[in-house]
Amino acid sequence: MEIFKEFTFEAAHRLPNVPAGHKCARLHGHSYRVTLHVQGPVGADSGWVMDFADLTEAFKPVHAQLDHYYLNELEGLSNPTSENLARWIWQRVRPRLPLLSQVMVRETCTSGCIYRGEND
Ligand SMILES: Nc1nc2c(c(=O)[nH]1)N=C([C@H](O)[C@H](O)COP(=O)(O)OP(=O)(O)OP(=O)(O)O)CN2
Ligand SMILES: [Zn+2]
Repeated sequence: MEIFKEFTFEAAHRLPNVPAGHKCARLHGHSYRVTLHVQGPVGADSGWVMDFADLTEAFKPVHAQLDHYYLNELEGLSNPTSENLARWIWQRVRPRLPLLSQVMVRETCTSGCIYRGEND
């Protein structure tokens, strides 16, 4: 079974590699939403895959690196597209959360990205 937990953070970014004149080359910000999914068996006794609080704990240090920062200045995020951000989050959360199955990043209400690991 798969469970998920959603987090939010505020951050600024610009996209350095977009074509000339693209609006996203300008500095702007988003209320990002990140949803972490984990997949695994439901414990016979616990009745859950894992405690939602364990997802919160796993994301906490990553959230602290992102919230109210200028993403372009973070190591490994010089081009902070949703795609690169989802991969960046996966690489940092997965070691702490081996059952991680999907990272969804939403920049706006209507746009975002889903990453399911190295073969994605
Ligand atoms: N594949 C991607 N395309 C775009 C990304 C991205 O990360 N991956 N990022 C952006 C910008 O960051 C932009 O701020 C968000 O894009 P967009 O959905 O175009 O934002 P709007 O709210 O302005 O969209 P409208 O629905 O047209 O109002 C751009 N593209
Ligand atoms: Zn943007």
